[in-house]
Amino acid sequence: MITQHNTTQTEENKKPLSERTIIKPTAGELSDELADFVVKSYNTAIVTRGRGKFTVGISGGSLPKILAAGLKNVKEKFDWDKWDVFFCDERIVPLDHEDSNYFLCQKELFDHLPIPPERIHVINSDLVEKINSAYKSGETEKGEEFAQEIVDDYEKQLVSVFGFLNPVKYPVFDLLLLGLGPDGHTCSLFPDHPLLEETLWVGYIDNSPKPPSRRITLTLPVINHAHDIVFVATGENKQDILKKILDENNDEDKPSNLPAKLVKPVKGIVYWYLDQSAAAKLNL
Ligand SMILES: O=C(O)[C@H](O)[C@@H](O)[C@H](O)[C@H](O)COP(=O)(O)O
Repeated sequence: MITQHNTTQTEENKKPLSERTIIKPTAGELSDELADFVVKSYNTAIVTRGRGKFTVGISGGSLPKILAAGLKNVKEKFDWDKWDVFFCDERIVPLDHEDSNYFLCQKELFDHLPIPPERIHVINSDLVEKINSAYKSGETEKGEEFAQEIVDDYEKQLVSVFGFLNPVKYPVFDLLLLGLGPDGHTCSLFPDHPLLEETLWVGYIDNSPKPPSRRITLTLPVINHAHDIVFVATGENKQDILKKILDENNDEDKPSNLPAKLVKPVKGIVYWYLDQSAAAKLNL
C-alpha cells in the first residue's frame, strides 16, 4: 500500500467561471466541444509538457457516450499509443457485467478507438470474483481483505504509469473527465462520506448510495492534483445541484459536504461542459 501523503489544497483557479464553462443546446452538441477540449489537453501533455504520454481518467454514467460521439470525429488527431486510461471510479463487478464502467467504456469507446488494450487500466478481475464470493458467503472480513487488495492493485497500476517521480507524491493526470450526481457526488465520492477524508490514492466504498454499492474510486487529493478537470453534466436533474455548486459561492469559508464542490485543484483548472437543460438555473 502507498503511504499517506500530505497535501494542501490551494484556492480555486482564478480564471472566471464563464471562461471555464461551455453550454450547448443539447448533449449531442456538447460532444464535439468536449472532443476539441480533449485534443487541446492531449497536445498540451504531449507537446508542451513533452511527456510522451497522455494520462486520462474516465468516469461512468452518461459521460462515455457523450465523449465517444465527439472523439470518433477527431480520431486522427491522436497517437493512440500515447494514451493511458484509468477509471475515475469502478464498480466491483465482473468486467463484462453491464454495471461495469469498463464494460460501458468498451462498448462506447474502446471498441471504436485504437487504444492499446494494455494502456487501459482495469481493476483486477480475480479479486472482483474473490470479493463478491466472500461477501456472498457471509465472509465479510475476507471480503474486506480482498477489497484492500484490489485498492492496492489499482494503486500499483497508477504507480506503474506515474512512477514516483512526481514531487508532490500524487499522480498528476493530464485530464480527468468527471460526472456529477444530482446529490453532488462525483466519481464514487458521496456527500458526507468518510472517503472524502481519504489521503491515499484510491479508496474503497461498500455502501455507495448509487448502486452497485461496492466500488473503488480515485480520491480527492488525486483529483485535485490533475492538470485539467472537466465536469460533464446534462439534463434537468442536474439544475439544482449545479446552482449549489457554481452559483452559491459566497460561503467559501464553510467547508462543503458536496464532493463536486471539493474539487479545487492545486494547480489545474476545472471546466464545466453542460447542456442547456442542466444549466437552466445558472447565472453565468
Ligand atoms: O457511477 C459512476 O460510475 C460514476 O462515475 C458517477 O460518478 C457518475 O459519473 C455520476 O453519477 C453521473 O452520472 P450520470 O452522468 O449518468 O448522471
